[in-house]
Amino acid sequence: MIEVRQISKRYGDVTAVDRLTFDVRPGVVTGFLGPNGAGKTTTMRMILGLDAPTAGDALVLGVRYADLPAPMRAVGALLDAGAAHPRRTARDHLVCLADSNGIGRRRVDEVLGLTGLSAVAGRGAGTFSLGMRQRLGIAAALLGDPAVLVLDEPVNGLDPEGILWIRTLMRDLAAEGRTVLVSSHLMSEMAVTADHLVMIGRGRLIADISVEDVLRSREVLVRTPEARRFAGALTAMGAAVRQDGEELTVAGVSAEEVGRLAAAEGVVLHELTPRRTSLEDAFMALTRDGVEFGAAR
Ligand SMILES: Nc1ncnc2c1ncn2[C@@H]1O[C@H](COP(=O)(O)OP(=O)(O)OP(=O)(O)O)[C@@H](O)[C@H]1O
Repeated sequence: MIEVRQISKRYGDVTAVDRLTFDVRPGVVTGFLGPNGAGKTTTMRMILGLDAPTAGDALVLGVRYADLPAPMRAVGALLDAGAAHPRRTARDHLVCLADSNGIGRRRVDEVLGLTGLSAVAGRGAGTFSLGMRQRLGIAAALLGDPAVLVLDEPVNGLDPEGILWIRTLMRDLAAEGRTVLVSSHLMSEMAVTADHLVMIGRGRLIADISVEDVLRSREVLVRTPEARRFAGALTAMGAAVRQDGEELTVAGVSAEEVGRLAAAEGVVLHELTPRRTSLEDAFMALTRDGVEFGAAR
């Protein structure tokens, strides 16, 4: 469990984080979503005791990070994938971390296996690709078998196979009852990775909402030659349906539910398109502002 309470961080006249309050619960993947510069890294650094808040508090397992008796066993973090010394081997990097945190060396081999690095454990971290460095960063985060994981943009720069691997790993870790907070600036990525979303913009909370609620609030556009029959089936399922010829606009159920119903009813679909919600539109607008600001600079 992570509890963030009215936390703020100011750098001179820049307010990076502005009175944020949210909880991160165990057993689910929580996506921490915001455009570049929204304050995600700053918030995570405050949760991990690396930056002091200007105001407010962040608690991990009920206490401030600094008051955790064995921090590495409580929280694992991936903040900067380039953190390993380039000439040190992957195994030596993990052994140093394990030794200085009172963790047995057997666990080093376990995390190398978990992250698929066993075969390259004797290579210098400096020769690693970005994807291998991310895996090594995650191996270090898992070393203490922590109850809480904080991962800053772990899919950045990864190929599709690497992205799928991290997604599955995060889901498995959450299914084991751990608390998993993962940041991203991509709504599309978080919609498939996370169960819950904490969305911020310019340091402020925009939404604290389940992914299921976001997906359910999307209208779904359906085209089918059997529009009238399918509209009846959708209405019986509890959806609100508007019909215009072969086109149906469906509200109150997810695109997946519409697809499943079509399969069950044997209805041919020519199109099945979820539309962006007002929340997604608001997020896109924020991202666009950020891009324009960046370009102007
Ligand atoms: N050490 C610092 N000194 C001054 N300003 C900072 C510092 N760290 C962060 N900021 C500013 O705080 C704001 C939030 O930055 P932060 O890195 O937390 O955002 P982010 O959401 O993680 O973005 P990104 O996805 O680009 O990493 C930005 O305007 C940034 O320039």
